[in-house]
Amino acid sequence: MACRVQHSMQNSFWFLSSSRLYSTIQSQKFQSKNQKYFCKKLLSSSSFSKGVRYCSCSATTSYTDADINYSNAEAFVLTTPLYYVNAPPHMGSAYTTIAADTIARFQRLFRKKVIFITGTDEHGEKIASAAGANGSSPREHCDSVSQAYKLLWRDLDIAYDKFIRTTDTKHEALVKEFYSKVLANGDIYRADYEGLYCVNCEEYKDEKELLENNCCSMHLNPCVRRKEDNYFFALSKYQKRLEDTLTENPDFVQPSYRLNEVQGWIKSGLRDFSISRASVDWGIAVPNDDKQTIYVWFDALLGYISALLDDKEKPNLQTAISSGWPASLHLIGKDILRFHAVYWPAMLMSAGLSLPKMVFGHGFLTKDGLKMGKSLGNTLEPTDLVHRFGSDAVRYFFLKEVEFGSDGDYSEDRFINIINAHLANTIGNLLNRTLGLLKKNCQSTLAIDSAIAAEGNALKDTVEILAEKARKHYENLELSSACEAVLEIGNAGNVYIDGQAPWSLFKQGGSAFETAAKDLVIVLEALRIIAIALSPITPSLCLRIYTQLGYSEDQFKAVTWNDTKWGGLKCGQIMAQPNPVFGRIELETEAKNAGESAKRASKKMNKTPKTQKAVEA
Ligand SMILES: Nc1ncnc2c1ncn2[C@@H]1O[C@H](COP(=O)(O)OP(=O)(O)OP(=O)(O)O)[C@@H](O)[C@H]1O
Ligand SMILES: [Zn+2]
Repeated sequence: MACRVQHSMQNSFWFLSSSRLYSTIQSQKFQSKNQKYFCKKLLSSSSFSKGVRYCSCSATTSYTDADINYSNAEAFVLTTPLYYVNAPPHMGSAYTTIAADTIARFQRLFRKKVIFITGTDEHGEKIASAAGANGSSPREHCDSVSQAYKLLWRDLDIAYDKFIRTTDTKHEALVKEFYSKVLANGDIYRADYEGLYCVNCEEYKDEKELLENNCCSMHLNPCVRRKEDNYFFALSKYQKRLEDTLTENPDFVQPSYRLNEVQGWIKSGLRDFSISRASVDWGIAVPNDDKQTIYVWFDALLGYISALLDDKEKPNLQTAISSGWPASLHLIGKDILRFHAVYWPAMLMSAGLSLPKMVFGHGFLTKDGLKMGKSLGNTLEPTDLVHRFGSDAVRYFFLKEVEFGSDGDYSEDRFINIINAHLANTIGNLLNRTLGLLKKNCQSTLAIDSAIAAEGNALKDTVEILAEKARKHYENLELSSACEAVLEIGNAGNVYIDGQAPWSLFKQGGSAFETAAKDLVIVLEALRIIAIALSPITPSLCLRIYTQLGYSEDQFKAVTWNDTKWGGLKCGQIMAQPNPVFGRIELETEAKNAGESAKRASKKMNKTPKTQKAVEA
């Protein structure tokens, strides 16, 4: 993917209240047998096909070239939520998608077939009223907001494979077929219902869960009392099966502490829920009753399956299922855990379809302690951040600073400090000064193979251990720790070069000169490994590092995780001219640029949409 964003970015303010220590949870996570089973399950559905010996919880397991099976047999299918188009995307929507893209890129490094699904959820009352408020038709409104998501994903280097819109014809066909299957199974009936409804959640609420004045605890708006004659899904019939499923597969819900919450909901008794609306026109008509439309959640969840269909294929469940279902991983925010871990499995059981292998509910990006969201309007604008700091900075910051699973608050000061310290200094500057020395003393050419240069060298061992650590963290979805492990390689490289001081060895000449030339090769090899190991998180930056090391873009695209092994750089390889790969964010320049960039960003959002192909490139 070509680099589109400038890296001499400037500054901003956010900050993260680091919450629970995810690493503690993760170490507990791997103590139980069941959880080992889970790792086996996830890995066998992902990068490896040989089962538990690759499980990243067996800390002593290391793997060799021959162990890796670059199998294409089973796809790794992962999904983000289909974002509700009541308003344009914000940093919260971007957060899930960046994490999913990172996981997809990591899986692709094992030459696994990956199907990364994202998209937009476009039906329902809230969409109809958002369109009305804009003076546009629901269709026009959906087209425009859905396009804003695609543009943002392009800006953030999100390489999705499928983008599903719930207004796509193929989706509608599948929802109707699914509804008919559930009906045929005797799980849909008609009844009157009266309850308190939160339009922002698009959900009837249990009065016990509400705040004063019947306010929704997440959206803080009063719920409205509604009475309707609806079709209901017999969720209560699935209580026992759901309980058993979670007992048998405790890792179905991740992180593990979210499982208790889900089990609590189920234990408190599952109530049937209404799956149609008589008062909403903007939706898929209920088969055989066009006076009602299908409830937006019953419709949207099916998007994970309809996305698997190619546009040219006849839209039916069987074809879609055979194209990659069940999903390996649903990545969602904890706000929609109930829909994914209770409603969705029960719906799939009713239709006789397999359950996804895992649902991971991450935490919230918050503002003043409240979930950042479209309905509350307390959002951070990701396009603005990307224009000011570049996609790599945005991707790295949120994945590094928010433990995946926990909540995190944002500060622009923290953003600037982290990005300058980690990407500009530890990694960017290490590369730049090493290449500068190589140019001055060795005509930018490597004097020795990196494998020979590092014989008996402790840095080589450190780098290999850290790269392996990063791999395990990626597999466990510990994305912040994966960043940390790669950053440690950079730190070790800096300590090494400072300790060896090749600049003075070069001046001494003779064997000292040779040692210095060797040291540069060693440090550049460490940087090559960084460029691969960090590529799922900062793909554009890593491409720039790789090309500075004398490789082509095609060579970068062809790397696999296996290339993180020491020894890639060979004698005679010519490095590119040193050119900073990541400029420091300077506060004064940034202050000037911030306003300009915000204008540019808002203009861009209003531009005529590019073709689908361009957006997906
Ligand atoms: N503050 C946030 N932090 C982390 N993820 C978020 C945040 N807000 C939204 N998301 C992501 O978007 C999903 C919800 O999508 P949705 O389109 O409903 O956005 P929303 O902004 O939460 O909407 P609303 O504010 O109307 O509830 C979450 O499950 C999560 O994946
Ligand atoms: Zn609500």
